[in-house]
Amino acid sequence: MTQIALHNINKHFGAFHVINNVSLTVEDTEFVVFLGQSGCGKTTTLRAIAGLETIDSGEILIGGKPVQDTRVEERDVAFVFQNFALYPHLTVFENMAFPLRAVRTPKAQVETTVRRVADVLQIGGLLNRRPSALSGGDLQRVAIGRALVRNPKAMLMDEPIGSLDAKLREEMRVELKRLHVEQGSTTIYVTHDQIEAMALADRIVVMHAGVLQQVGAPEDVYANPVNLFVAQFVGSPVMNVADVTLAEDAGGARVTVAGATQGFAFPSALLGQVAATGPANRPLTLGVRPEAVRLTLQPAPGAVATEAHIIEPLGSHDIVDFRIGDATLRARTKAGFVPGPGVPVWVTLDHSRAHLFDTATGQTLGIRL
Ligand SMILES: Nc1ncnc2c1ncn2[C@@H]1O[C@H](COP(=O)(O)OP(=O)(O)OP(=O)(O)O)[C@@H](O)[C@H]1O
Repeated sequence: MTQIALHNINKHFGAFHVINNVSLTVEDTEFVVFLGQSGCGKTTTLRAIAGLETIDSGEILIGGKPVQDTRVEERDVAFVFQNFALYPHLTVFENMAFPLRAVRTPKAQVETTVRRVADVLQIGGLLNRRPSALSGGDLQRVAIGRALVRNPKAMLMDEPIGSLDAKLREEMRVELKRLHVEQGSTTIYVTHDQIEAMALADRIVVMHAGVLQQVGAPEDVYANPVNLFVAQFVGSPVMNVADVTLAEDAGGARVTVAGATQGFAFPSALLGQVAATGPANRPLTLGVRPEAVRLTLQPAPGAVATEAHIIEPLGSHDIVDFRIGDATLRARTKAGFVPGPGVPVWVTLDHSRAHLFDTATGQTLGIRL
């Protein structure tokens, strides 16, 4: 059983607080992805777990044992980095065998282990080649294989497929997921690519400026972001956000985008729900994903009139961009639904998938209609 637990860990580089009181438990066999912008502290946190960085305070437990004062070798975790280095003069077999030979594993066991792991990674046919004769994806498999042969308690991966081209990244993503299903090692994976995070993770940990913002299943983080940072970081295309005002109108509620003359009709329950969270007239930000924005080509009850601006045809669907007041918003439509730019469209929102955030703090009001 390899649970990895972080209790209030902190780390500074000089005056810079790179890991800010981070607490997290990664369960045995779980695949957790640290997601955040470059410089938010993901790599430093991973390196601290591996033992490659010291921490200023807090506790790191691997398999229930405090390890923050132990050396890398004693932690028995394997890591794979983006710029992995294979030994160029050794064959794939010898590269993979290296960590086993380093701990004087008997020859027969080295042989069976390397072949078994190579089979899992589908590189059994490449064992006699040297790294220079491998494609990027195969090099990556070898690097992962080298980490796996020791049957480590946990795998730590830092952007392991970040240097591959888009198509290969997609293939390797599936491979990594399959590998995890088969091997079941507790895994922490670092990336700034939210699609990779959504695709791979049992749970995503969104980090910003050294602070954990939200921890949850990908679909939960996507559907219920706790703040504007998470809302805009997870999901592609990004969630629409716009400053809005809220008012009572004809027995319902009206949400009007700043600068717009027409507002969106909402159920009157919204007024009470907002009032229950604080002053109703404070600055609010509406958040709504493009798939929760509905366009029609004819006027519809409670719809806001505007016109299509830019249309991105993406094959299976289109992304249509339009202006309402001061905001540019986007809707996901069926392919070819809006015939061209400049066409009049009427906009309604799926209330159950609209979010309101406190503009000043960026926190969600947690309202569900
Ligand atoms: N040894 C160091 N000394 C000083 N500052 C450092 C050191 N290592 C990292 N930093 C700084 O700490 C911050 C966090 O770095 P970290 O590598 O953890 O971020 P990250 O989220 O993994 O980003 P990236 O995806 O770019 O690696 C960055 O601003 C970085 O410049």
